[in-house]
Amino acid sequence: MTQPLRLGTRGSPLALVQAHMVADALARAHGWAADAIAIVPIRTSGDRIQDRALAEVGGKALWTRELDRALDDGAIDFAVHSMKDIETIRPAEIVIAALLPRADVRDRLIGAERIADLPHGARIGTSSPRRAAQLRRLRPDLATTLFRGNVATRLARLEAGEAEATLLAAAGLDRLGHPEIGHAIPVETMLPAPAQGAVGVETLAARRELRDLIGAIDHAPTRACVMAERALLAALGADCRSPVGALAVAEADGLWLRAEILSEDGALARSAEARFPADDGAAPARLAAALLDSAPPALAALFRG
Ligand SMILES: NCc1[nH]cc(CCC(=O)O)c1CC(=O)O
Repeated sequence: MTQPLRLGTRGSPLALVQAHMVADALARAHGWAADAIAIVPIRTSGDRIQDRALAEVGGKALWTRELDRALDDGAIDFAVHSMKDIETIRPAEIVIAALLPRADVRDRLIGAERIADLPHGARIGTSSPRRAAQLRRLRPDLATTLFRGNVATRLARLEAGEAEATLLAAAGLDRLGHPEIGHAIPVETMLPAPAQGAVGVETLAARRELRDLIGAIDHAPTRACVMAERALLAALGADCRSPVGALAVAEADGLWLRAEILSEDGALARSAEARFPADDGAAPARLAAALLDSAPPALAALFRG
């Protein structure tokens, strides 16, 4: 190996940890020395815009545009992403060529042990429409206040008293070396975001040799689950800013997919689940259709729009 392989990533502390996890797995799989891979941090639009909810900014591809361009230009060979942050429909020339084994999929509550323990009217810092809707569904008295920025920023804002509690993904806290922070919420109480806890590696579809190299670290059960959750999201016409929870679990004889859609204020919600063979690629779309068909019309309209 003469030129190191270039691994593009966002520059946040979590993104860098995840890029190092990919680099380590790749080096181990192929028996390479650590200097066979170079990590290339790239600033994205999502990193620049800090003062507004991303849903308001409206533009898609906020976390991916600059990394996509670097792939297209050949400035990097691979791009590492938190799978829950990338758009449901990716550019045709880009493939998700590997997924690391998924981490803890749950959200953790920081500031109280359980949602039921939060004081009446407590302010919850979050920028996630899903978390806000799920919280208000359980506790309509709660207020949500916009929290953005990386994990450390959000914890600092909580510490500064800008909210009584916040919610963060267990996967991010664990990877940043904070397994002790917060209290995991059971998925039965709060269904996670589609693809939460999964790290993916993209490359150009046309680069066969790169796809084969990275394919060596692909974790098949994680791929099956994450792709089912993303297919459901696509069939709902939703994206990573929609109030949608989805979780697939690999079982002995197939996948178990649970899904939930909500109105922004949590007043309307519907959930559904299905078990199907892992190779039934149409099953997630069928579950999405069943979910919309059984939802109150006012809720379904938010998605069918
Ligand atoms: N939206 C930001 C984001 N993207 C991925 C993670 C955590 C890691 C993961 O879910 O894989 C986080 C932070 C959070 O939601 O707490």
